[in-house]
Amino acid sequence: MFAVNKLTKRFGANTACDHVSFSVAAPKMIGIIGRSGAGKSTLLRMLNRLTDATSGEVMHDGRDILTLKGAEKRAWQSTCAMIFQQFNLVPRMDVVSNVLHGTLSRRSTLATLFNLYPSSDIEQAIAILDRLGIADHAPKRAEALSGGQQQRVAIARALMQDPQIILADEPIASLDPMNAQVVMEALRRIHEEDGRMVIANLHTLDTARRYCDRVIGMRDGRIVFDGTPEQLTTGVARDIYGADASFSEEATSTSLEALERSEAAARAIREAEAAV
Ligand SMILES: Nc1ncnc2c1ncn2[C@@H]1O[C@H](COP(=O)(O)OP(=O)(O)OP(=O)(O)O)[C@@H](O)[C@H]1O
Repeated sequence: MFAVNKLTKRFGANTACDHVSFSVAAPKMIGIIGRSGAGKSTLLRMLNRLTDATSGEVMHDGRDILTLKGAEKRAWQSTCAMIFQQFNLVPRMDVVSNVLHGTLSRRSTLATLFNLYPSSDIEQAIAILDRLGIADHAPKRAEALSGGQQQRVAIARALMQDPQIILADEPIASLDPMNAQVVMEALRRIHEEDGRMVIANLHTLDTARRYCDRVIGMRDGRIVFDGTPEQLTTGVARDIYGADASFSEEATSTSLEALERSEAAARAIREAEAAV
C-alpha cells in the first residue's frame, strides 16, 4: 500500500533524513520517535509533499508520489492529511468554518472567498465534530477552545478531506496529559473505526507504546528501530535517544500516572530537604 524507499533530505551539509525506508502493507497506527533533530518532522513533511525530497521515492498504489505535480500533488495532500503541534487553525474564525476549510481543495476560489459552503458539507462538519465530542463548540471562535479541543478541530478539518492517511506531527506536544490522552484516543479510534492509517511523530515513549501498533525509531536521520511496542525495551529506547545508563523513560512521559509519580518524588525530596 505504502512504501518509502531510501528517502533522503539534505539541508546543505546537514542530512536530515538519510536513506529512510519502510513499508506498510495494511493501514496501521505508526509512531515515530526520536530525539529533537532526529528528522521526524522532515520525514512527515516529505511524505505530504510540504518539503521536497533530495532523493528516494514514496510509492503509493503503484505511483511515486514525489513525482506528482499541480492538481495531482494537491489531491495527494488531501489523501494524506496533516495535523500539526500548533493546530494551525484560524483563531478568530468559528469552529465549523475552520473544519470546512478542509474542503478547500475541492471548491472554487469564488465560493471560498464568500464562505459559501453546501449544506451537505456543513452537516458533515457538524457530524464529525459530534463524533469527536466537540459539536457544542461549533459556533465558537477557535481561539476560545482549549488546546485539546483545538487539536480535535484540526483532526475534524483533516477528516473533511476523507484522507486514507493522517500524518500527525507532534500532535500532543503542546497539550497537558489529560488533553493529550483525549487527542490520542481520537486518533486511535479514527484508525480503528475508519481503517485510516495514522503516522504520528511522538516525543514520548509511553504514548507510542500505548497507542501504536508499530514504532519507528529515528536517530540522526536514520531508522534505527522498526518494531512492535513490545520490542521497544528500555535498552532499545536508550539507543534511539542516544542516552546513557541514567536514561529514564519517565523523563519522556506525558502519562498522568508518570506525572503523578514524578511529582510525588519531587515532593518527597522537598520534604526531606525541609526536614534537614
Ligand atoms: N528548513 C530547514 N532548513 C535547514 N535545516 C533544517 C530545516 N528543517 C529541518 N532542518 C534540520 O534537519 C534536522 C532534522 O530536523 P527535524 O525538524 O526533521 O527533526 P525532528 O526529529 O522533527 O525534531 P523536533 O522533534 O525537534 O521537531 C535538524 O538538524 C534540523 O535543524
